[in-house]
Formats: sequence, C-alpha cells, structure tokens
Amino acid sequence: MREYNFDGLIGPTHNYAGLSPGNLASQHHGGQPSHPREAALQGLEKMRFVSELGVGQAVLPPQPRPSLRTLRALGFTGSDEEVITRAARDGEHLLRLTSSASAMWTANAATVAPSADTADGRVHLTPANLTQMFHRAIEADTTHAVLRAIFADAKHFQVHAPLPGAAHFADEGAANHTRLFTPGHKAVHVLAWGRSAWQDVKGPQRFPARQTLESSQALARLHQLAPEQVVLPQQHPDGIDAGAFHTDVLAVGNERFLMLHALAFVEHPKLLQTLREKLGDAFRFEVATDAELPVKDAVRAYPFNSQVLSLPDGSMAIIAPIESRETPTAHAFLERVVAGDNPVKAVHYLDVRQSMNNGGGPACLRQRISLTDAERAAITADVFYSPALHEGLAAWVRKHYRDVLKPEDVRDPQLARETMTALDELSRLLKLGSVYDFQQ
Ligand SMILES: N=C(N)NCCC[C@H](NC(=O)CCC(=O)O)C(=O)O
Repeated sequence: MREYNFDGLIGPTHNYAGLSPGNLASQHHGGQPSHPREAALQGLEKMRFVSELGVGQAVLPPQPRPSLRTLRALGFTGSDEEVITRAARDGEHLLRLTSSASAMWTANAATVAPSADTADGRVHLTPANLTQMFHRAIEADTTHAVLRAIFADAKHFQVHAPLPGAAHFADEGAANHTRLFTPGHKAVHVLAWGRSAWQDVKGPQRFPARQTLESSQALARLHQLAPEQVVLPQQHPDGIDAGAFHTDVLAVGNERFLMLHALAFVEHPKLLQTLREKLGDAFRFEVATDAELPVKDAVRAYPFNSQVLSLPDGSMAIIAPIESRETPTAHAFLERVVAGDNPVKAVHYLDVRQSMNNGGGPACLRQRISLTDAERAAITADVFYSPALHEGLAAWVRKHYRDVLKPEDVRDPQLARETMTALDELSRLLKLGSVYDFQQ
C-alpha cells in the first residue's frame, strides 16, 4: 500500500470573505484582497515538493463558484448573469458564501479507510457533509460526484453518500481523522469530534464545535472498521475556543507517530495510553505543553497542520508552513521533534500563505488515500502527479486565473463565466468526465 496525498487545486475565486467563525485566520483576513493565481501556484509547488520527496501525490479539482445551482435553489432566477446580478443586489452575503473556493481544503472533502482495514477489503470513502458552515456544506454534492468519477471501480472502492441529518451528523472529514499503525498490530482510526447531538457533553463556550460524536461513530460503521480499531476522543473545548476548529489544527499523526498539543484532546494522557496499548512499544508521540508552545502560537503558526510523510528510506519528514519557522515557539517545538526519539528526521517549511490566511495549512490542503497497486491501476482519471501534469496545470492556472481578487469582485458575472470556462477545460485535462452541474 502506498499513501497518495490528494491536494485540492486552489480555485479561481480564492478570496478572503471572513466566513468561518472560530477560524481566527479567516476572521482576521476577511475583506483583504487575495491572489488566486499565486495561491494556486503555491499549492502546485507544494505538490511538486512532496512528489520529489518520493511520496505519492495526486490532485482534486476545484468546484464551480459562485455556485449558481445554490443561488437558484435559494430563489434567484434568470440567466447566469442575471442570477449573479440579482444576488449581488439582494443577497450579497449569500453571494459571498456561494463564491468561496473552500473546496481547496481537501482534508475536509472526505474520510477514507484503506482496503487493508475494512471488512469487505475495499477502500471506503465518505464525502463530508460539512453542514456546520453553509459555504462549506455546498461542497458535498460536487465532492461526491468527483469522488465517484475518480474511484469509480466498485470492485475496489465504495464511495458512500455524505452523512444525512444536517446538524446532528455534522461531519468535517479527515480533518478530524488520523490513522495510526505499527508493524504487527491492526491499524487504529482516531475519529475525533467536538460536540454530541444527543449526549450532554461540555463543549466550547466561544466558538462552534463542528463535528459530532455521532458522525464519527457513523463513519466507523460505514467504513466497516472493527470496534477495537476505533478510538473516539473529544477535541478539547478550550482548544476549539482558542481557534482549533478542526483536530488537525492541534494534532497530526502518521503510522507510528503522533504529534499533538496538550489542548488537542480532552484527557490526552488517557488517549495516549489507549494508543500505546493498541499499537505497542513502537508507537511514538510528542506533546507540546501550553508552556512550551502557547496554544495562541500553535493556532497562528500551524505547526500541527503539517504533513508528516513517510519517506522511501523509512524515515519521516514534516512539511510545515513558513509561519511555523517565523514563530519562535513553534519553530523550537518542531526542531525538538526532529531531534527527539521518533521517526521524524527533517522538517521543511513551505509557503502556502494564500491558503494559510484563510486558516488552511499544508495538512488542510491534502486528503490522504492509501492505495494498493491494483487500486491505483483501477483509476483512469489523470489525477496522479507528474512533472507533465504540473506543467499542464500551471499553464492552465496562468491562462485562467486573476492576479488579484477583492471581495467585491465576486459581484462580477464575468468571474463566474471565467471559472466555468476554466473548470470545463480542467475536467478534460484530468479526464474526469462531466462532474460539474454546469456540464449536465
Ligand atoms: N483544518 C482544515 N483541515 N481545514 C481548514 C479549512 C479552512 C476553512 N476556511 C474557510 O472556509 C475560510 C473562507 C473565508 O473566510 O473566506 C474553514 O474554516 O473550513
């Protein structure tokens, strides 16, 4: 089995609209101009870097924005241009919500279990319904269509529908999921959550908890995981209140290694003990206390929103955002991790600032999917990274993307037209078929 990092290609309407309460970067940058072309090229450079480390890399496409389908469903009528003009006049906030390029954060696209772990021996994928935030909830249908197009072979893959039930089954995808394993032990799926739909659990006071316990339980069932392989910790409410809206803002794991902040989970020592029991002595972890790395710094600099990658030589490398190098406490923590008794031997700092300014670091930008050679061969879409694909995508970005986008530019009907033209071309470039509603 090989892990592929499916990165979200950052879409042409990338902008800062301040849409996510509890996501401090989104709140802070709302209203500022963005740079869509630079954003997409930064994302492509990250893909190149990861691929050159010898790690599997692939790409997931952006979604049509503004979402005309959503605006029509909310009562705006007429031609595409008229829908946008009317929404700009009578529902400007709705236009902002339907224009976000948030599908770039593919950690939130789905939760995935590899075939080695599931009872029926297939890869199981469940697109996240993202119901907690309206601008993200509208991603689910297209994500479902895209995943069905890529993972089409029912012999190897089962793509489930997003969880039903709106707020009760609010699901944020792999941002709250970590798969750990050690040789000789069954893999463990850590499926975290921030609130419960039906149980009385103390949650955050200031910011919303997004994922429910009941969603995490449903994912474990759908993916046919054995009960002893599943651990369901609660995100620490104080961590959420400090700005850790997803688990991956304060914790990241890979194979036999977990790196976490003390405010990532409620009673983290107990969680670590459970993991040690399930994974054996090879399991390693590094905890940052609030004294070593204040949660405020962790939320601003995102050292835990790193990718921890297994390299061909058996060691691991961390891909961290450059903000972590610029923040002394976060930098010192990562350097301590590299020097520690664990498999991480290097840390690389990459510039994904355009995405970071909306609260999305390296780990948010990728969905990890482990595939056997046969599963990989069953995928006919041209989504796996190669230098040639990189060139094709970079040329596509340069051709279609604007340099600057001010939040009010989403009022321009021309932007929607440009995006449709670009995505139509992209779906052919990636051999995806007609996955977008405007292509139906
Ligand atoms: N942690 C992970 N895995 N993903 C990060 C998602 C960031 C995203 N930001 C936004 O949606 C901001 C959009 C805006 O404000 O324009 C969110 O809050 O859902």
